[in-house]
Amino acid sequence: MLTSLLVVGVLIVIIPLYIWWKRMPYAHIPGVTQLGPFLPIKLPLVNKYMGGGAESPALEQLFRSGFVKDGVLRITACGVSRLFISDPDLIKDIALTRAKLFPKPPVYDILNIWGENIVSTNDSAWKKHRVVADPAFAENHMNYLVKESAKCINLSINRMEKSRSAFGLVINATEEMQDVTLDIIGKVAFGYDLGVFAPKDPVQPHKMTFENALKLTMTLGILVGGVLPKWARRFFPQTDIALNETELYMRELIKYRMDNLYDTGKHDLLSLLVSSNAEQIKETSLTDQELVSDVFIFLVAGHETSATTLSWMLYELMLNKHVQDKMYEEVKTVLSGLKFDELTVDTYEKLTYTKCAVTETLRKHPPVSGVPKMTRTDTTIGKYLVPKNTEIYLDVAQVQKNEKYWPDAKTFKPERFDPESSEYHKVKSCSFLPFSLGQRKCIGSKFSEIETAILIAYIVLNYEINNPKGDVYMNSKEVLQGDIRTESRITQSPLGLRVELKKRQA
Ligand code: HEM
Repeated sequence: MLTSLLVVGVLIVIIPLYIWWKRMPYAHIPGVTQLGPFLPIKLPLVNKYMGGGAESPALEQLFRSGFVKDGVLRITACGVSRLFISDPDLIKDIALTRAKLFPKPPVYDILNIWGENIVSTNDSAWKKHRVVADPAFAENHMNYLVKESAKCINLSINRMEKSRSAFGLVINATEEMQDVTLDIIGKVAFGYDLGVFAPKDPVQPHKMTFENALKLTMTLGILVGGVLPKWARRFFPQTDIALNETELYMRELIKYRMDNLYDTGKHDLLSLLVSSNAEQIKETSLTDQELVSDVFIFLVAGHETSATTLSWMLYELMLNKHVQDKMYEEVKTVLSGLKFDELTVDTYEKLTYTKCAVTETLRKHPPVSGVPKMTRTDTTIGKYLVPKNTEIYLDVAQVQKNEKYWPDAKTFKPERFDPESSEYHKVKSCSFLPFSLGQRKCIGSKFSEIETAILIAYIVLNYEINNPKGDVYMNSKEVLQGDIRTESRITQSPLGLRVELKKRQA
C-alpha cells in the first residue's frame, strides 16, 4: 500500500516536471499549453485547445484571440509542441526556399500498410516514386478522366432519380459525392468497374467485392492496418478480410497490366504507372510491393479529397444562387448537345467560370487544412528558434481565410480568380496552397480540378441546387449564419449535407 502511494506520489511530481521540461525549448514561441495530448476528440480541461485537425474550432478561436504572433502559433499538448504557420512568407521559406530542411514527419507512417510509398518517403526514396508516377499524371492523359467523370455522374444521376419522391429529390450530398468519386477513381486509376452504381457479387477466389473491401480499408482499415501490429488484426475480422482482399485485388490488377504491357488501348493510371516503371532501369524502378502501396495512396489521396471539395461546392452553390445561375449559363453553352465521348480536356478548359468556382471552393474549404512537416535540424522559423524534430503545420485553412490576403474572405466569390473580372484579386505568393507547394505539391491537383469541374458542371446542367424546405438540419441556426458543422474523416467534410435537386426544364 505504502509503495503504491509512493509510486503515485512520485508520478504526480515527475509527470508535470517532465511535461514542463519538454515545453522549455518552446516557451519563447507564442502559443498555448494544454494538459492532455493531441486527440481527435475534445475533452474539457484536458485538451482545451487542440481536439482535432488543423481546422478545429478551438484553433480558429486561438487565431481570433490574438495568440498568433508573426504568423506562428505554438500548441503544446502533454509536453509535445506543434507549430502552426499561417504567414505566406514563412510558408514560402518552409515549402520552397529551404524545403530540404523540412521533410515529411513520421505521422505519415500510418499510410505504410503495404510498405513505404510516394507520400510517406523523403529524399531519394521519394524521388524514385515521383519519377515513376509523374508521367501517369501528365495532362495529355486526362481526356480519359474527362469522359469517365461525365459518364460516372450520369450513372449517379440515374441512381439519384430512383429515390425521387412526391416531395422531390433530396440527396445526402456528402455520401453521393463519396460514391461518384470512388467510382471514378476505380475506373480511372485501375481501369476497374467497382460496381458502385451496379452492385456485383464477389467472384471466386474473393470473399468480398473490391468496392466493399476498399470502403472498409479506407476507413477502419487505415487504423487497423497502419497502427496495430499484424497479429492484432484478428480482433477485427471483417477489416482483416478487407485489407487482405484489397491487396489481392491490387496485385491481380498490377499483374494483368504487366502481362499486357503493350496494350495501347489502356489509359488508366495503373497502366500508365506500370508502363512508366517498366521504362526505368533496375535501380530506379519500383518493386511490385511499392507499386501496390502507391496505388493504394492514389486511392486514399484522390477519393475523399475530391468528394469533400464537391460536397462543399454543392453547399456554396445552394447558398449562392447568383453563382449557380452564372455557372448554368456557362455549362449550357459549353456542354449542351455534346456526347460524353466527344468530351476532352479542351472542353474542360472552356468552363472558365466553373473552374474559378472550383478554385474558390478550395480556398474557402481546403480539404487538407494543414500540411504536416518537421524540422530536420535546429533551425529558425521567422524570428523564432525551433528545435530539431518539431512538427510543423502549414496552416492552409487560416492563410486562406485571412482578410489580409483575401479581402471579404468569408464571401464565396469565384470572380476573385477570374482575370477578366473587375473583382479579380492578384493572389499574394504562397497564400493559396490547397495542394501544398513546391516539389511535394499534390501530384493529383490537375486530376482533381478536372474531375470536380466536370462533375459539378453536369449537376448544374441538370439541376437547380436548393436548400431542402423543412429540413431540420439545413434550416438550423448554424446554416443560416453561413456556417455548418463538419465531420472529420481524412478531411473535413460538411456533416451529412442534404441538398434538394430540382430538375431544370430542357
Ligand atoms: C481536391 C483534391 C485534392 C487535394 C485538396 C489534395 C491535397 C494534397 C496535399 C495538400 C498534398 C500534400 C501533402 C503533404 O505534403 O503532406 C497532396 C499530396 C498528394 N496527393 Fe493530393 N490532393 C487532392 C487530390 C489528389 C488526387 C486526385 C490524387 C491522385 C489520384 C492525389 C494524390 C496525391 C499524392 C500521390 C500526393 C503525394 C505527392 C508527393 O509527396 O510527391 N491527390 N495532396
